[in-house]
Amino acid sequence: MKMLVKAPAKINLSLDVLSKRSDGFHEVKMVMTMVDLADRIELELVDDGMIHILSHDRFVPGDHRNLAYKAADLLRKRYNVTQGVAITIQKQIPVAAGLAGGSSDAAATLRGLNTLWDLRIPIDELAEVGAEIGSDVSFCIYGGTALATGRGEVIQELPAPPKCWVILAKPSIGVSTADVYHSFKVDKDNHPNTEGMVKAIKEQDYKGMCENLGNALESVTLKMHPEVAHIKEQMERFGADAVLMSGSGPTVFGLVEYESKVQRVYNGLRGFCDQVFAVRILGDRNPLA
Ligand SMILES: C[C@@](CO)(OP(=O)(O)O)[C@H](O)COP(=O)(O)OP(=O)(O)OC[C@H]1O[C@@H](n2ccc(N)nc2=O)[C@H](O)[C@@H]1O
Ligand SMILES: Nc1ncnc2c1ncn2[C@@H]1O[C@H](COP(=O)(O)OP(=O)(O)O)[C@@H](O)[C@H]1O
Repeated sequence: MKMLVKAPAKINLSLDVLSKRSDGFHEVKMVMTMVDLADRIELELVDDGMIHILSHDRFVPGDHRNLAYKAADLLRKRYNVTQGVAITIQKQIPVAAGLAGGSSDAAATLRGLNTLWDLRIPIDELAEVGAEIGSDVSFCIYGGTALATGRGEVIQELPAPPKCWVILAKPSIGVSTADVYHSFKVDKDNHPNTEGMVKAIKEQDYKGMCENLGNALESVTLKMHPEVAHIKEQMERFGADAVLMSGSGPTVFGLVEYESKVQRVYNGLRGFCDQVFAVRILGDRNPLA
């Protein structure tokens, strides 16, 4: 038996870091939303009782280090499943980009195997299982748009943001999330207005959403990789309405309200980055959520 599951990328419209916790993680307050750039995960039941990972992307681990492998392994152990699965990952989302590609692959694997192995795990429990794999996996289980707190795993649903285009530009460097958090120092002057972002989304206020874009991790990554600042400048120069780095980076995204402007920003960025995408925000939660 086979199943295809989509694993969309996320962007952080607001990312505040409140404090460092005693467990090594940071307390965050973020607004996250899914966009329609997605990996495709094919799950096929196999009789050898093993988990197989197949991917043509050279940056994606083909073994137990893959987050999709971890997802299948955790489900098997937690719910006493003996059946094996072959997981084929067709990557579209750039790797180590601040777009949660690996987390979304893990979440799609959990959702898909929940059906394929007929486990009937309620969605909130599936999100708790996901949190054991990574802080962003819970959000990816639900999809849509959410306010995420705790270390990122406490999810409150938000309505879909006002309609717009998102231009994603990924410079040819990968960024380690752990390195960025490690270099981050909590500073009273570095707190984006996450409440302002929530309000703008609830009121469907596109201008308010643009004004409240903010990411406390941006200054750390910009210091490590000045090319990210350069891409931000180019995105602004070519006419994006508002520009921000996603997550720990290095992907930069620009919001564009009118379709007539999308091609100009997209083409402008193609001159600076190999990986540029013009996508829409995915308003709704995943079908199972
Ligand atoms: C920064 C964000 C924003 O959405 O995304 P990415 O840039 O990774 O996409 C997330 O907070 C990343 O979540 P995720 O990538 O799942 O992180 P995890 O695997 O749980 O953690 C990787 C490492 O990052 C650090 N970490 C992560 C989350 C958190 N709230 N505080 C932390 O300090 C820890 O050092 C941890 O060992
Ligand atoms: N299915 C997967 N897809 C992408 N990367 C994965 C996957 N599984 C494990 N990884 C590892 O996770 C790291 C972070 O990747 P990714 O989730 O794409 O980035 P980010 O945490 O910046 O959103 C990569 O360096 C990669 O080695």
